[in-house]
Amino acid sequence: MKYVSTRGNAPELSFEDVLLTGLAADGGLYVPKHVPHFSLEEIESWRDLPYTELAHKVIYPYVEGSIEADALQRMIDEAYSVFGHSAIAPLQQLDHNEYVLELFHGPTLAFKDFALQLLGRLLDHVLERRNEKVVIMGATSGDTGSAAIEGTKACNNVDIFILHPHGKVSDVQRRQMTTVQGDNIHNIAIEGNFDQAQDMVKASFRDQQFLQGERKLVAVNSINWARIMAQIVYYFYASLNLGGPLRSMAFSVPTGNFGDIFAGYMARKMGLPIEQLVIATNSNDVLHRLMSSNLYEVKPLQHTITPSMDIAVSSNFERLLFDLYDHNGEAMASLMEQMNQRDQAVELDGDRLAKAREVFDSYAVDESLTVKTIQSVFADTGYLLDPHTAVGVEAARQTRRNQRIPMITLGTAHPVKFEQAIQQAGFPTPPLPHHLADLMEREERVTVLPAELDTVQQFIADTVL
Ligand SMILES: Cc1ncc(COP(=O)(O)O)c(C=O)c1O
Ligand SMILES: N[C@@H](CCOP(=O)(O)O)C(=O)O
Repeated sequence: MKYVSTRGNAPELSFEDVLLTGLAADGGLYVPKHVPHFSLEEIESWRDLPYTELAHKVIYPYVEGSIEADALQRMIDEAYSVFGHSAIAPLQQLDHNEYVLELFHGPTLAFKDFALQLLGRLLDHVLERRNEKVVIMGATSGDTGSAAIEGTKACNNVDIFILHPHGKVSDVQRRQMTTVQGDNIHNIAIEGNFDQAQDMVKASFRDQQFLQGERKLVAVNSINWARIMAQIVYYFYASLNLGGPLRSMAFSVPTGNFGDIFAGYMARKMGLPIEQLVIATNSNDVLHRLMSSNLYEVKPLQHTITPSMDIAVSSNFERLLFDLYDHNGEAMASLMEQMNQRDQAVELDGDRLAKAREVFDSYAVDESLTVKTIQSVFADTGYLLDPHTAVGVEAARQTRRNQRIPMITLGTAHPVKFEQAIQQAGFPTPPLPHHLADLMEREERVTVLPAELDTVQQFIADTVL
């Protein structure tokens, strides 16, 4: 498999090189040159496969030429052996044809574990083979950080730096990052918001001179294609468990950086019948406003009870646009230049937006509706939603096109991570699972820094070199 940049002006890379890259040299994101496509018969033949074997079927075409088939299966088996539910991604029924796909049974209790447990192993495999050391740099609004640390902490060949917005992640989220001990793990609390942290990460990928040529930067955010690739699998898994591919499905996805829902779009392109994809946002609703009124206008970031979705600029939307603009890198480079200005509203070509609307709907759920959804779902079913998942469930209910096909909301995190929202809804926070039982007593290690690129880069360079 070869990968190309969404902006059309960077070298084609193999999977191995894409894994070890962040942004493409032209500032774009890497996407597969050809999307593997499966017939309904072939997908149907996977119906009874356990999650790990299904994952191999879906992922192997993306890594072919870089990772051997048996090594991939071994890494997949190891990655999902640390999950706390033997189905890996179980479905919970809320109502007739309405489900939550529980993606929070991994070690850090959020969907990020699906990709980052595998990504850590892939990195280790490739870096050992090449005898190279790298520096991981990532930005988190709460969940990517801990999953990345958990997934890579055992890799001998990485130093990992995670930037989170100081005071704007939940206590459990922060502690899941800052209490992991290891000389190669570095947490930086930025005096700013997630977008500033993400901008610093992207700027560092564009110009890596601050590392003085000693080491390369590697991304753990969903700008790294390997993240998206691993997240495609659970769309197939959920569908196959509910009668797909012989019937179509709808998915509602709590959305921030647009990585998770883009994985659903990829599953559809690979042949999985998906009739509707719902972009569920909190009040940081730039994508909902774009989908409903064709105006892309970035507004100041709001801090909400769904902190992981407190994102104003959704990186992976570029990957969708690349597809909507017929893989025209030149058109994309100019469109992205306009969109990245951030102080002006941008309109998309009407036909391209209409194409997106064939499959995507969107809805923005504010804090009070999020709390009400947690309460009403609990009253009806006894099931406690995390606030991000509640945003997904509510958006699904508001936008549903067809009651006869299953609507599956991605359950992106466990409620125990979000004490504030759960308490606002009037519930006691559930107990932490056994492996995190003493989380609140563990020693924390974190460095608070101003949101200044030079200061952050200097800190990283001084720590690594
Ligand atoms: C719990 C939770 N829900 C939803 C999201 C949004 O996912 P994405 O950024 O892939 O759109 C995130 C963060 O990414 C998250 O941590
Ligand atoms: N919501 C994320 C933000 C980063 O998104 P990513 O999927 O690009 O890593 C988080 O919780 O950190």
